[in-house]
Amino acid sequence: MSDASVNTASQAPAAQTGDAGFGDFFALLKPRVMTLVVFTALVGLLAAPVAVHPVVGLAAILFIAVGGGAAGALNMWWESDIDAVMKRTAKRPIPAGNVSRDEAFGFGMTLAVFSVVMLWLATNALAAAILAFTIFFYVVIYTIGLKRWTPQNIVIGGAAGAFPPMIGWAAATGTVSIESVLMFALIFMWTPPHFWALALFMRGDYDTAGVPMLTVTHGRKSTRLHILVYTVLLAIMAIGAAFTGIGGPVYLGVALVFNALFLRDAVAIWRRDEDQAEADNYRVEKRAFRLSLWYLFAHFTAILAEAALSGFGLGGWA
Ligand code: HEM
Ligand SMILES: CC(C)=CCC/C(C)=C/CC/C(C)=C/COP(=O)(O)OP(=O)(O)O
Repeated sequence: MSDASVNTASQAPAAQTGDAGFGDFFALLKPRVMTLVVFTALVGLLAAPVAVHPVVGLAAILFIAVGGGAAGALNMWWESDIDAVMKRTAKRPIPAGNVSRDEAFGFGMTLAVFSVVMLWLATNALAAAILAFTIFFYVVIYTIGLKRWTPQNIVIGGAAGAFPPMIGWAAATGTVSIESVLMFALIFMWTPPHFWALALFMRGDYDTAGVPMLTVTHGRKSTRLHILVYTVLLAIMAIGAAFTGIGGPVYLGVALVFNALFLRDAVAIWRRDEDQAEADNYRVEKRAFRLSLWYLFAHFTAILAEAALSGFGLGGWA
């Protein structure tokens, strides 16, 4: 933990067992972030070259969503101290005093075990094992291990968010293949620019909490360069994927448009200094963050479209 990092949950008002409502537990699942996680898992499942029965497919997506939510709850259990001092997160259920840390831990662990066991029963052991590993990776490796120690937290920890399409694909096929590795790589390369764009206009928060994000340890100028480098690497990968099993003409069109837009923003971010950014209230950085969400959504929609064009699901529904 860095020196400045807060180290207890004592800032959070203590919640009494039984105080929490449904909305508080729902919020522990990080539902907004999980929408995109679940969508990428769905694309992995549908694009796989094996027909999946609709009931099995829906069950698989539900259990992946529950597993993702469990990971979110366990992340909030561990991070209630830093959540309490950051403006963006101070109203989360634990720092708000609506849910106790013990309740969040019990809730998260129960859902984690439930989701893995149910995914196993509904599909296969490989999909369940990758889901279990993903939850472990996000909670233990990223949240508990890397986040408070190294500015590479996002680069390495981002792998957690990249697994869902691989879980979907494994649920359908029982295998890991080059296509699911490519989907993993797309999210893995996308995560750093997605996050650093946000960190540029939220730096104060991470400073306060003592979290060693790149903006805090290396400064904003260096973060701007990192965004550009990762966006260039991402563009090469994302456009290159058009010529693989997950690509095709529709995907290529989408990839060209969205990578051009993302690169334009990355170059603009790199060329700006802090005075310029402050003068327009981080307009370009905020636009790049919003664009990052559309970027990933568009690429996975295009992968789905290519699968549909080749007879739905290279496998699709049974
Ligand atoms: C280590 C990796 C990642 C980090 C550190 C990160 C960080 C963040 C942060 C701090 C926000 C701000 C909003 C909030 O508090 O909800 C956010 C928003 C968001 N992220 Fe990420 N993210 C990561 C990976 C991902 C992945 C893999 C996905 C989906 C595939 C994703 C999807 C989203 C979405 C959809 C939002 C918008 C949520 C909203 O509308 O409030 N993120 N991300
Ligand atoms: C299926 C499954 C288990 C999916 C998990 C997907 C996953 C790990 C997504 C990570 C995205 C995410 C919420 C990052 C937030 O980082 P943060 O925790 O540092 O952000 P915060 O400051 O908002 O807490």
